[in-house]
Amino acid sequence: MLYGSFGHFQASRSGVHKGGLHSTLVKAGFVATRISVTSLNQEIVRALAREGIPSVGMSPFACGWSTQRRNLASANASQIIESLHAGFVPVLHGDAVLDESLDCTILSGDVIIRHLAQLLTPKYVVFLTDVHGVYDRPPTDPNAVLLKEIEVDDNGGWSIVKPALQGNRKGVEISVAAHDTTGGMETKILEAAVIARLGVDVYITKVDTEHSLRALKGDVNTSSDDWLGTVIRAAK
Ligand SMILES: Nc1ncnc2c1ncn2[C@@H]1O[C@H](COP(=O)(O)OP(=O)(O)OP(=O)(O)O)[C@@H](O)[C@H]1O
Ligand SMILES: C=C(C)CCOP(=O)(O)O
Repeated sequence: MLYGSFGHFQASRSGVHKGGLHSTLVKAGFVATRISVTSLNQEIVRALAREGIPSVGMSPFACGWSTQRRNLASANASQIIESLHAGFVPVLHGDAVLDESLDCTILSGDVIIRHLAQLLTPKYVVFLTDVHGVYDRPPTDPNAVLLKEIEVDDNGGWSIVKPALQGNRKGVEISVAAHDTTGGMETKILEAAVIARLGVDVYITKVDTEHSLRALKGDVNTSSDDWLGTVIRAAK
């Protein structure tokens, strides 16, 4: 899912992700956040319709989804599943939702896709973002190395399979933008690891590139060097 910064500025400015709906500022931020993300959702549905793809926009908040300390508490997917059976492509988005402890928070699209993967066990999952994949350090650093393959074990521990990194370069360092309310690339990797443990390969790659088209078709071969992206999969 790629929503860029849609919703994040509105949410972070008023602190919607931290809760506190009794405050007029948070309430207004909640509304502004939803206007932003639902507007983008409508644009995406319209763009897909122009290409002849019958998609339907679905908002987690409007579907009654809610959280408990930011973890999904109620997330009935029957409307999504029925829409798929009826031949529609459901398009969801990260949303401002009600939270049982905090009053309200921001539910990330990365958490939503993990929940749907747990329910539907797809062949693979693709995350499209604004960089080529997961790097060993923030890609703003010219020495950052793109990690092509990461394996996740049964305990959730993970190791970098490709490329082979030397000594003190074996970890991943992540930075998160100040306006980001859902944890940025860190959340993406954590949720991708949960999906990979289901036996579902996850591809993280850059939107609007040949690499994204190949990932969307499931045409990814990590042994060839011409695909740019990160594959996260379960250890064999
Ligand atoms: N180690 C890292 N590897 C890859 N990207 C990183 C790393 N550290 C920080 N980043 C930053 O993470 C950003 C992508 O994460 P982000 O959560 O913004 O993804 P998105 O899917 O594009 O946006 P959104 O989730 O808001 O729709 C990149 O712009 C990149 O600069
Ligand atoms: C409402 C917002 C800010 C959506 C956030 O969702 P994400 O960018 O997918 O983590």
